[in-house]
Amino acid sequence: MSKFPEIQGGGSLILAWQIKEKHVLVVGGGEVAAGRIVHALNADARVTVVSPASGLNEEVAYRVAEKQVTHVDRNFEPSDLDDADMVLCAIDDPEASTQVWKLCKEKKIPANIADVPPECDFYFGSMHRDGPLQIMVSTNGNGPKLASIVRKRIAQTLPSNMGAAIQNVGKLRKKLREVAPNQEEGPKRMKWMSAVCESWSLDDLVEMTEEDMDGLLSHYQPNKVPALQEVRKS
Ligand SMILES: C[C@@]1(CC(=O)O)C2=NC(=C\c3[nH]c(c(CCC(=O)O)c3CC(=O)O)Cc3[nH]c(c(CC(=O)O)c3CCC(=O)O)/C=C3\N/C(=C\2)[C@@H](CCC(=O)O)[C@]3(C)CC(=O)O)/[C@H]1CCC(=O)O
Ligand SMILES: NC(=O)c1ccc[n+]([C@@H]2O[C@H](COP(=O)([O-])OP(=O)(O)OC[C@H]3O[C@@H](n4cnc5c(N)ncnc54)[C@H](O)[C@@H]3O)[C@@H](O)[C@H]2O)c1
Repeated sequence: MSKFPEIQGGGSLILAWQIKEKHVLVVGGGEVAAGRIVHALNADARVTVVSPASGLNEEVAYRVAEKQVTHVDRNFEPSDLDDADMVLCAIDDPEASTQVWKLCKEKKIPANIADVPPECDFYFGSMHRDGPLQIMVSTNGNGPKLASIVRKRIAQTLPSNMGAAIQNVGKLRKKLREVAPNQEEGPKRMKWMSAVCESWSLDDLVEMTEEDMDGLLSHYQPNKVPALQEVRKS
């Protein structure tokens, strides 16, 4: 047995794709497209939906009316790909969707053709979201319904304040980089930040005010991690 991690092929490379302000083309305006649009908008993408207006479901029509997405009122045309950084196709026409897939491959645009695994550069997964926290469950094509069951089970075990705690830690890290901006400080900064996360409870992290953060940060130079109560006393 080697001391290094064993390789288990057959998985996916799960990443947190930074699609902010990039252009996502959604082909189709039905129920599946509605879900794809929510995922893309939650990641701050610019979204264009191409589908005849008569085919839009209530949710997609709402996104169009609210101007959350740009709508092109017709069937897909190859020129729709000209400005696309990613394509999400969810239409009830297998021939048209295979054409979308082939064109995307010619143009090297990453694409997901809903429910057609061989025509996907990436799969969607079942998503839990709580503020800055995202957890995606994938069964790698084996059982999407089970992915959703596993995701709900995981979410149940998480404290309700998890997202709020993470948000506060994000603020604290930003302030820390202002207090100790130097590159050489990196290792000390990281060790101190890890120690705060390990020694403070989630409730402490949620409760932490801006004032508490400044108080806590005054202990960074001497490299101490006092408890929240101590920060408030001093
Ligand atoms: C996770 C989720 C995300 C999302 O789509 O947002 C998602 N499918 C969801 C639901 C769902 N999809 C289907 C059912 C019916 C029950 C069942 O089959 O289980 C249900 C359940 C329901 O509707 O509740 C039917 C289905 N799905 C695929 C095929 C084709 C095939 O398997 O060949 C067939 C038709 C099979 C047939 O004809 O029998 C394929 C894919 N579906 C994926 C993702 C990718 C793999 C993800 C993974 O393995 O983890 C992949 C490969 C490609 C992709 O589309 O990206 C979302 C749950 C979100 C949530 O609720 O949280
Ligand atoms: N809804 C589900 O839960 C589910 C489950 C399993 C599989 N699927 C599959 O996912 C795909 C989409 O499902 P849905 O429920 O969203 O379908 P839907 O029938 O609700 O919507 C289809 C959409 O595609 C649009 N469309 C059709 N041809 C088009 C074209 N050439 N260009 C642009 N738009 C076009 C229509 O206007 C409509 O908005 C289908 O292949 C379906 O079989 C869906």
